[in-house]
Amino acid sequence: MENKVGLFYGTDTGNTEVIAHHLAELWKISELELIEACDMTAADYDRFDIIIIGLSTWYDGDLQSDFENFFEEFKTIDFSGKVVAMFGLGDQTGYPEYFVDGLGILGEIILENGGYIIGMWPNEGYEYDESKGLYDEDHFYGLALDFENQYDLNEPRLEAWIKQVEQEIEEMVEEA
Ligand SMILES: Cc1cc2nc3c(=O)[nH]c(=O)nc-3n(C[C@H](O)[C@H](O)[C@H](O)COP(=O)(O)O)c2cc1C
Repeated sequence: MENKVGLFYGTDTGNTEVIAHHLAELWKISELELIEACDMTAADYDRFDIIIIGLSTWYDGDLQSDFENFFEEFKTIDFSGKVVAMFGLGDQTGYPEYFVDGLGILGEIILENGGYIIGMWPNEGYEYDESKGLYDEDHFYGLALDFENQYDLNEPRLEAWIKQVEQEIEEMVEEA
């Protein structure tokens, strides 16, 4: 695949950054550019047809701070023709009513603005009460990772998710 992928990530204490860098190492099918959310502009989103977004959720269902500050601009981005995959970090035990809400807050906008989301992830194996991160009854908008309670599952989940996303992209390229 020739298209470069843009990976936008927002982190407050570094956890999402660790995952973003690990993802970049494991990513095989194309070049990938990492962009930290504190540096991003709406124009950066225009540069990529395939986008990965990683963010954590904070303070009872709020976006990670850089995405929070950028949210009004995020709502103006035209995602039509773009393919987006997301991963979200959260704490299902500490914040069971807001687990990975950030995934859904951004996911809704991406869909409203014409984007196509891949990499939706089954919600099996997590224990929480409510989540805006759910796309439907059984799936999050993207990969959900929990450093606080399921740290050991990060690696296998990330590897499986990358495989899923790469496969979905390759199938789209073949069909095009
Ligand atoms: C004060 C505080 C509030 C948090 N609020 C939420 C929340 O509402 N929902 C959630 O899923 N996780 C919540 N978390 C957990 C963080 O999302 C989690 O620690 C994540 O790994 C942080 O990633 P980062 O270092 O990339 O920002 C909260 C953590 C703290 C310390």
